[in-house]
Amino acid sequence: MTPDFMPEALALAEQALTLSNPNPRVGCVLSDAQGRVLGRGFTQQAGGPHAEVMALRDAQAQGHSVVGATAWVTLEPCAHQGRTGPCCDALIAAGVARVVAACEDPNPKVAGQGLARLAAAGVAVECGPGGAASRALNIGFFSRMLRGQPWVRMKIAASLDGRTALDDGRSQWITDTPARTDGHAWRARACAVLTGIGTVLQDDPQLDVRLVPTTRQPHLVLVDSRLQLPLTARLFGPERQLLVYTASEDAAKADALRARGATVVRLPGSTAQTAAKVDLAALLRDLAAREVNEVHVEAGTQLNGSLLREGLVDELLVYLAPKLIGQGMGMARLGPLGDLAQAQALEWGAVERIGKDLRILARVPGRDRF
Ligand SMILES: NC(=O)C1=CN([C@@H]2O[C@H](COP(=O)(O)OP(=O)(O)OC[C@H]3O[C@@H](n4cnc5c(N)ncnc54)[C@H](OP(=O)(O)O)[C@@H]3O)[C@@H](O)[C@H]2O)C=CC1
Ligand SMILES: Nc1c(N[C@@H]2O[C@H](COP(=O)(O)O)[C@@H](O)[C@H]2O)[nH]c(=O)[nH]c1=O
Repeated sequence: MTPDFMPEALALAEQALTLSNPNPRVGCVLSDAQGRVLGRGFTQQAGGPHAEVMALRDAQAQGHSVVGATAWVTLEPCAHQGRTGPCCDALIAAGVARVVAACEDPNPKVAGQGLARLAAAGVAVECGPGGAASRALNIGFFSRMLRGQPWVRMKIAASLDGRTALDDGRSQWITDTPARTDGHAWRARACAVLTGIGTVLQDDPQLDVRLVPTTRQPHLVLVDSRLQLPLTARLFGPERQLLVYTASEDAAKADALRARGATVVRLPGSTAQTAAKVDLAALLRDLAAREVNEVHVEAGTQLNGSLLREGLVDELLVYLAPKLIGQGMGMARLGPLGDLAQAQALEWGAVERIGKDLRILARVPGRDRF
């Protein structure tokens, strides 16, 4: 029996974690009938080759023929001409005899087409092994394709008693260097980092990826209803796109921000009561239209509260420092609840010690079942 190379294909897909955005993270292994690996690949940066093409090139570079080979791919090979040519045509042309895909492409416009084209060309096709792991690795891509909105992960750094800043706004630093470095790794995998004007005015943060290596910087998204962003803010940078969402009609300020390289999008709420604030649900839909898969929120208590109250957060990434601050800002302004039964229920994910601090993942139940 041929060995199962899907675990290795999934490990390759993980190597595309911070590279392939907004394309899905995909890995591919080509094996022969004796169970030898002929080639390996994973998706490169957008516009670059997909995993299958990388694996075919790897096999060719090693002088291996792939006629009669099996391709283990963590997502259905594409049949469409996107930024690159169709991968299933490349596999067919190379003489691959069998394709094992972990799951179908979730893009409703193309789902199933790659597998159908392979089968029509006489390639044996299987779909399913490793599907759950592939979907988990690409949760943002699946969310964008199936819900029309990104996967929203809210990062919070807090003391054990849930404080995120002193009453006067000072918050640097609550968690230690290893936890902050880990936070940069989570920024790196996201397509966009989202923050609020309150945090920018208080911290003048950079919100980039600089404590871990990365090949690209996520976009930076600012919620700034009244266009208060100072033109001197450290958020402006040559290497990344800055998107400012506002409810303001101040054209002169918007032009000044555009002259500094920002994209300014006016998205006020649609009722008289909400017109002065950015419509956060519309903002997320707009980010999905801009091919944002995963959003990493790093905001203060007000914007965190609004996003949670509106049901727009899928996952929390909380770093807890072993200290007590007592008086100070909380994680999210939510209350007051009329009843405990109204509390936002969560499901625990992984808990890990990062240096002196704890990292806790928690999800809103049902959100990952698209
Ligand atoms: N420990 C941690 O993990 C973190 C701590 N912080 C700390 O948090 C503090 C800042 O908190 P905060 O002032 O709450 O800042 P936020 O980052 O939450 O920004 C709040 C501002 O966002 C704007 N906003 C626009 N639209 C909306 C909307 N629909 N809902 C809610 N807000 C909206 C509001 O201003 P407007 O309407 O005028 O545009 C509001 O004042 C700082 O002290 C900072 O250090 C910040 C990030 C992480
Ligand atoms: N205070 C606090 C955090 N705060 C977050 O980090 C932002 C600063 O990011 P940067 O300018 O890129 O270094 C700050 O504005 C806030 O969003 N993060 C943490 O991991 N631990 C902490 O204790």
